[in-house]
Amino acid sequence: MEKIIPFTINDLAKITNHRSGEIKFGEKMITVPKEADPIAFLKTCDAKYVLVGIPEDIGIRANFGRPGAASAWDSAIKSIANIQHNRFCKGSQLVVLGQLNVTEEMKEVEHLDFNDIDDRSKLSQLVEKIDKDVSHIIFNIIKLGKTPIVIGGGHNNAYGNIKGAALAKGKPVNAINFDAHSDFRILEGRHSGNGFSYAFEEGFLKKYFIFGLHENYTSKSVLDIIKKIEDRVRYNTYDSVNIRKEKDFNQEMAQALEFINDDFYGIEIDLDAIPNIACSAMTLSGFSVEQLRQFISFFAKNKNATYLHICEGAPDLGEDKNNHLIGKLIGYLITDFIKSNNQ
Ligand SMILES: N=CN[C@@H](CCC(=O)O)C(=O)O
Repeated sequence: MEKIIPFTINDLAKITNHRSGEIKFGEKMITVPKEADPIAFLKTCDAKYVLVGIPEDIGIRANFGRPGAASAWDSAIKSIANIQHNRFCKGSQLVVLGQLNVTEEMKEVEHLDFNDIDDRSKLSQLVEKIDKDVSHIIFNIIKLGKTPIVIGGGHNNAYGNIKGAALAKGKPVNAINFDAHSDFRILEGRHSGNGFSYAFEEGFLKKYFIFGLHENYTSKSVLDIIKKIEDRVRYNTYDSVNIRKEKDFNQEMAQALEFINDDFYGIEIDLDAIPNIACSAMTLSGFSVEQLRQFISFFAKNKNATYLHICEGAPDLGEDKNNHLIGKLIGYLITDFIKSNNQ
């Protein structure tokens, strides 16, 4: 866990807006004490959920996307600290472990150009480096019997989550992905568009369901590849559920669960599936925030739910006056997950 910058009790105090008569998450969430070893501390800790930030957008840069997702962690933790601790959800169920230290890597990519073939290869190599750190951290958290809640970052980090979960469980795991894109693109060097195909190819991902693909943004070649492996990779499209109404949202969730529920699974949420959320592949058409909250609540309920990853939100790409909203949304999603998972 050397690559984690711990979130201290002082950090938490600084971002918690105290009000008399109220108790905020920031007053109740657990932090790792200064001199303590994170793994040893987590072992002794009752809280089940471990919050980790990955403030990077290198995978997005390596995918010719718009950087900005590195800012989601800061925005999210500020919102989470100010959620009310009450009978519905308790801050003490969460350990704020901290954020992955990607300072050097983020500095290195500042002047890299996707259009330069050498730079592109450097970007992919840095993504691989981050993959190793992410999988190591996720492995340790799950091995301790805890549930990671990961705030990205780019969707490239699905790879590290899946690998870490598979290594901790000692077998490949499944994943459900709420996303406009498959992220099952060719193995051309790591980036945010191929986290799942790499995890599948390397034997860490067993079964994969993509919920709400956007038909306009899924290539024929990806659809052809998935068709050949439909015993292990399935999807529905946003267009078929919400536009043409050929499929029912709730029935689709039930079918997707049946597909992945034969084993442990990760819940992957790409915020680019939601209209008007500032992110690299921002859209005006997609499932509503309420549908996403119902989705998380539904999939978190099952004992096979192994981790939650929320990614691609980019407050830095949003309007200055309302750049707290992505963090606030992430706060809702995390409490939906905990409320449902903890029953
Ligand atoms: N994680 C996002 N992946 C998408 C991005 C699409 C875009 O930038 O337009 C993908 O590679 O397909």
